[in-house]
Amino acid sequence: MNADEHPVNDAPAGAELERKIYDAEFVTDDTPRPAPSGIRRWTPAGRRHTRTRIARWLAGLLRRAWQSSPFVRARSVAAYRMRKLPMDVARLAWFVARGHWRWLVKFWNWATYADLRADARSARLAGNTEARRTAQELIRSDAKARWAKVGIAVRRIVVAVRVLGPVAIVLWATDSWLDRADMWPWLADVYTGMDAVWSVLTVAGPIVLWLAPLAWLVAAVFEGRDKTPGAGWLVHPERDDNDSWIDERMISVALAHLGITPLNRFFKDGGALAYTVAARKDGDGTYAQIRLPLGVTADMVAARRPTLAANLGRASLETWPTKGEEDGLLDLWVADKGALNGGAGDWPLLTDGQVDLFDGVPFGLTQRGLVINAPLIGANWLVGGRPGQGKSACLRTLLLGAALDPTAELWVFVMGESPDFDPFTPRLARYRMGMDDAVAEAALQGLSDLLEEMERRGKVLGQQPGRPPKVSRKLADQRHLGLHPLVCAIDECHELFQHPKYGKQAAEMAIRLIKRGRKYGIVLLLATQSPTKDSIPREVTRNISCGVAFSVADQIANDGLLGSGKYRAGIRATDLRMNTDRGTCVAVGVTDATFELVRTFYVPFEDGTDDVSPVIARALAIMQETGRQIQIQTPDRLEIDAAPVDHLAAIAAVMRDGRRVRTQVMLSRLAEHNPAEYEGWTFADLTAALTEQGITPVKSHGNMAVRSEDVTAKLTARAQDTTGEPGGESDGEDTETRGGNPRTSPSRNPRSDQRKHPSGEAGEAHSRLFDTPENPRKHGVGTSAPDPLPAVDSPDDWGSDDG
Ligand SMILES: Nc1ncnc2c1ncn2[C@@H]1O[C@H](COP(=O)(O)OP(=O)(O)OP(=O)(O)O)[C@@H](O)[C@H]1O
Repeated sequence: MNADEHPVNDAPAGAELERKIYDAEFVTDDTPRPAPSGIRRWTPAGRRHTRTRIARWLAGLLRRAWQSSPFVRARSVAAYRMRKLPMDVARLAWFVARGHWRWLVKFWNWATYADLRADARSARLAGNTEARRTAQELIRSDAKARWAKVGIAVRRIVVAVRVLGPVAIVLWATDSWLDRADMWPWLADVYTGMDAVWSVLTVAGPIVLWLAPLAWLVAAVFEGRDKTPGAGWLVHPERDDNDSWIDERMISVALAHLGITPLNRFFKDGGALAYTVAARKDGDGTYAQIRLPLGVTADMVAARRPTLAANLGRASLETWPTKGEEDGLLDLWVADKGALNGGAGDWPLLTDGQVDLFDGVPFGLTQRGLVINAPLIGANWLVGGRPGQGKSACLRTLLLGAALDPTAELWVFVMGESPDFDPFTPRLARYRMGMDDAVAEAALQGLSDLLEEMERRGKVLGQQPGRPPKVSRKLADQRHLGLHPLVCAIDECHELFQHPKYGKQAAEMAIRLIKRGRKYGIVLLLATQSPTKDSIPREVTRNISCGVAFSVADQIANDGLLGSGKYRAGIRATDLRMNTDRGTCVAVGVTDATFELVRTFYVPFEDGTDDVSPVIARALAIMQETGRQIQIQTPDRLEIDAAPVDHLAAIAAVMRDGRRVRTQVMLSRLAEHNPAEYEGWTFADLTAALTEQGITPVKSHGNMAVRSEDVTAKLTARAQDTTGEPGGESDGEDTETRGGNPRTSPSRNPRSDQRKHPSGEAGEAHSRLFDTPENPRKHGVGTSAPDPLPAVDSPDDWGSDDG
């Protein structure tokens, strides 16, 4: 109790007790409760309590802010800078000194024409009188111009002093003799204005005088700075964040230590690289574009990729220096550390969705993390790489996408014992797998049928209104036309192209399909372990539109898959590590970019996991919904003329009525005449072929040449041998139907694959899929049939037997 009035017991003894009122209040430690009336009473204890709570809250807030990452970072930067302060001061002093030195050097160069003198000196050493004279004349004329400029400046100063001097004297005299009040008002205003200017000058002058040395120092520091862009060292104390941090300065430093002489010289002379695109975040990495200095090309940088990667603290695979639009432009993409290790994730169509092949098939993720919709229509693919790196899986993904387009017809030939495509069986119109000759034969038959189909489609397209140049979705949807997408995949295709009996023809047909089939919705997907020039025809690699290289061993394999010159330009699948980078490939032609580093989607079919079959089941359901059916095709046995190319006939054809043809000219004519056979032939090959035919080249005007009479004599002798008659005229039966040699006359011969099938049924039987009564595919096109395709390419593509 806190009583401030007198207690009852204080009354004197015997005094009458009188009533008193006590004023008191109870004080406890409890929080004061609000007054019931709603009027808040602030007691001192309550105030203390509130203050304590606010103080605690503020302390918590400050502690949290202090420990928050921006503050921690700012503190660490500040602490770091404090520690580095002596070093920074020394550094700035060094910059000031170096800046003055550079100014001095610049002034000296300017004053003495050092650059022009150096030019003149080197011209004299090189004995180039013209260049020396030009440099000397330039020095003379420039010196003249320079002195002329000085003269003009001096004259202007003199004129200004002459004009302004008397005016200033008159103004001063007037102001001294006359009171301002007695002046004309305008003159008084002039003086007032001048006074104002003068007061500004008296205030600003000292400030400028103080600031000028500071500005001078800053300018000297700027001039003497390290001439590498960016100021990363100010804000990135340690390179602890180099996992993802790449800036222009780091790139410049990395480039400066590549050991490329002109680049080293450039940096030594204080040069600063020009960044046409400053380093910026691009997907899972950093992209920059750099204009390289004189004497340096992007290829030179690409050739030192491992060093560049090491300088940037990355793996080679994460560092992509490639040629930009010009040789002197370097495109550099550097992946965030470890960003490429993760797979591409689930295939987007794994559980749901349908495909329109004209829009492409989800295939993988680019280095920038974007999904690639791989083009299939209008494209042909060559997929390659070392064993077990993901080729078949990639082919499978493309085919799975195609399977989800109900209009697509799929053929698969696997030239080896591999069950990779077994789950596709119910969705495939043709499927053969195995190592025996029968599979090679079936694949060749497939190619031959595709050529026929291409011919038919050419005809159909030509009959459509407006003669469309290629198959479109709209045309493909019209079932009666039979222009639906037709995708043929050949896994381990090198086995087919190297087949002793069928290889040559298969190569020839594949080349023609690749060159011409794209327009007609016919797509060829080839996969191989061995992309060398012996295993894959050069014309195939040259004309393929989408090249995909998983890890490959060398430059030859790299360029065989991606196109020649790619390795030199820095587009290298050789940097993909065997097994570690399984499923990652370098691809060209799949997007508009020069190349893509793709992490392909993987739909497993191994070790008891089968995600392929459910997709195929879905594909079949979609087909059923849309009323499409698959008819499994069982082609009859192939009757393909596997006869070797008739060199004598080809030689006769390229003589072109000439008396003699130089062997060199003959080689180029032969390559033109039948590129699949003769491109790449050397003089040794030609000599061997001539010798085989019993023809010896003769010397003519210092060059080796083939005589027309020799060739004609050999042809006549051969004809006599064939017919058993002198003069050797044909008995009316086409030589080819006897399995013999093609005609040597300049008339157009049919190609083997355009010849009649032995039975009309064979063609009918194996080409039923998606056929309609209105437009059945015709097989066994007559030898005399005119070229049915619109004349879109050179006729040589069709008739290499042409004379
Ligand atoms: N995109 C991918 N993501 C993850 N793993 C993959 C991927 N592609 C392939 N693999 C793995 O690599 C293994 C080999 O793949 P695949 O059979 O496609 O290789 P390949 O190059 O066709 O081999 P081969 O030349 O022997 O036929 C697969 O079983 C799978 O484990």
